[in-house]
Amino acid sequence: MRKFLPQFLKPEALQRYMGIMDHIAQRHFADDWENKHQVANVHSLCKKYTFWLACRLFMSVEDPDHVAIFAAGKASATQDILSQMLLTSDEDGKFMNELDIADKILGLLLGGYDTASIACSLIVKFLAELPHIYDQVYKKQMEIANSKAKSELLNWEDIQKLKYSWNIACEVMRMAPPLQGAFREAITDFIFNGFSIPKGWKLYWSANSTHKNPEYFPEPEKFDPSRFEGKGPAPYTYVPFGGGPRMCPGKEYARLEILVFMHNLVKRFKWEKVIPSERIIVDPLPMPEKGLPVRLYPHNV
Ligand code: HEM
Repeated sequence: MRKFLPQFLKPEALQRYMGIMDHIAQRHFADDWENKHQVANVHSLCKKYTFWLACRLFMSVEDPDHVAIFAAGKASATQDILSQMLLTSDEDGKFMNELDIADKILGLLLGGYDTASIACSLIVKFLAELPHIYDQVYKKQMEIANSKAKSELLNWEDIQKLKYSWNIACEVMRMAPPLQGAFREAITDFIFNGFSIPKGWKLYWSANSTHKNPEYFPEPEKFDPSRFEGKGPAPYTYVPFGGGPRMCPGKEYARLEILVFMHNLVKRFKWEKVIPSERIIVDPLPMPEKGLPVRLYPHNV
């Protein structure tokens, strides 16, 4: 998985999917958000959005003819990530076998859609609670929206201009990391903070407590996106996507789908929480207890 995935998910490879992402986001908002006063479950809509994107971008499942195209050997290496896997050989000219490909595609579908949908839901929650931050995001997003013709889709250059929105997403994932941490096995004896850890022990690294360390994040409970300006946090102090050799290979893909979601949401609506004190539960991923119902206020555009 590790050897192959990064080449399918690197920025150069993802650039060509930008327009498709925006197109799907537009259809998602037209189907499930527009012309409504209220959305009963933001969290399940975010899941629907990230799953739709994953199905389209990883496998072109939207296209009813795609199986026939694969079967006839006419897939193009640029149409989706599955096609790239089928048509890309390694340096010795060897292709990936079908089981390997199925395993990787399933890994992508599962790894990709839950975490990113949580990030999207939590962004909706924080922006509802922080109107001054919402106003800044709206201003920046409208600069992009106003620079484009009505039917023009977002492109790679637009996304690079959304630095402020990405800082907001980063601060949301600092306060509430979608993946709280993961297990490791000690491969050698070592001492950590005065504790002796023997080889073979199972360890749990926690994004949540790492992100709340006041030494690196002063006033850790304060929502402060300026932490991500300039060089941003010191290495390994901010780890929503993990770190080191097993770091999430989907980070760039997630950045794009989250920014496309924010763009399409913020340019259409302002919103408020229906349950102001709704809690976030962790089971085992964080999510709004009641699904985050919101009242929508469309912008007059
Ligand atoms: C906001 C969204 C996401 C977050 C917060 C996130 C977080 C993480 C973290 C923390 C890990 C490392 C776990 C560890 O150290 O053991 C991980 C691994 C992984 N992620 Fe993500 N992820 C996100 C989105 C995605 C997306 C969109 C994809 C696919 C396109 C993806 C695919 C994977 C895969 C395949 C692994 C396993 C890598 C390995 O075991 O070597 N993730 N993710």
